[in-house]
Amino acid sequence: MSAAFSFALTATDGAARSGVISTPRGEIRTPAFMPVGTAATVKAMMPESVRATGADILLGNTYHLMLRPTAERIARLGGLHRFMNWERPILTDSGGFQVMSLAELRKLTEEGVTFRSHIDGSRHRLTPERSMEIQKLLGSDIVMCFDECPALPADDKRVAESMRLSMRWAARSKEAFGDRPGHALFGIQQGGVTQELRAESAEALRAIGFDGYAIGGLAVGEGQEAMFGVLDYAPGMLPEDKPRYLMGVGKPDDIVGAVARGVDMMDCVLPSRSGRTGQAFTRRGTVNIKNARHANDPRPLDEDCTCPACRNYSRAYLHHVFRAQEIISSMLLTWHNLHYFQEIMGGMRAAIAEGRFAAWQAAFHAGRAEGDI
Ligand SMILES: CCCSCc1cc(N)cc2c(=O)[nH]c(N)nc12
Repeated sequence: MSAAFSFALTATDGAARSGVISTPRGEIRTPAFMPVGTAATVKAMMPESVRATGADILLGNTYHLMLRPTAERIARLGGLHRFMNWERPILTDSGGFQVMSLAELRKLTEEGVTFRSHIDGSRHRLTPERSMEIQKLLGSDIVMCFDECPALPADDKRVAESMRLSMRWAARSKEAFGDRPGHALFGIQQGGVTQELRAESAEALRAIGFDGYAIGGLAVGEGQEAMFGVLDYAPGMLPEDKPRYLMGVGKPDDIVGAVARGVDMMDCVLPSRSGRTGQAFTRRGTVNIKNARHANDPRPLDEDCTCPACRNYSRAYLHHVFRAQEIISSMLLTWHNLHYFQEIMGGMRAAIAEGRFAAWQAAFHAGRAEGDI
């Protein structure tokens, strides 16, 4: 365990990088995929199962936890790690993104955002200072700056104004975060799909100085081609010696393409959310287990997968329990998807370390069908 927060790059292969983030609560191997535990749980998973998939870190959400059970209650009970029985690193998002996508009656000003809870309609306010306070109460190891992510479609003027507001909020976040050894504060680059705005945002964040840098404002409907277009230059605008975190991404091929372009960390609800809807990701493509063609199939989801779902259950069984809306359906498909996502990350870490990432990437794409299998 390290008393401080630090990042060590251990290998590069083209733009792809592998490394280790050291924190007082353990190490994070990069490139890393971070499961999302929105309301203090990775849905349908016990924490020990999340760890068994290979996850070194998981995510929490300021927005959801401030509304229920409140950050103050979690702090009184010993903090989020104790509360959810996960003693390894936790990264928490800052809440602004979720307010704009979930809350009602939102009002955005220079100060912050006021909104009504999507749960009970109660009124709340989030500012950079309040977001830092909440994430400190939660005990988060990696804290995200309070930012604004403009919804698409948005014209350049709106994107520029939003990015500059986020940069002012980043400075306030840094001021409010203070000096917290062993804890990290990450800035969030904004700027849409406009290179000049991305460059302006990166320069503003560098001038403030952060322990890590996120690429925000993507995975908001722009599509993979536009996202990769931004990732062809955005990671390189950020400090080379700090972790680069791409927020909200993504499907397996999104993740591989992002790592190929220099991203170190990613998160997405996709593997867990899709698991609950019956969609399994495999090295040969996706399996929609609710499809009737699986009703009599004795094979596992993926013959080459070592997860509990693939070792012990047939597609026929998974089809049955999904159709019957049995709770085990969500458990098994979520476990499989998170296991597969971590297997992709482990494969990329090894390939980068051994200088064979291009071959690994080609093999990854060669075996995959476009549609459902
Ligand atoms: C627990 C969820 C973390 S990622 C949420 C997210 C997802 C996406 N796609 C973009 C952003 C962004 O621009 N800013 C912030 N704070 N969060 C974002």
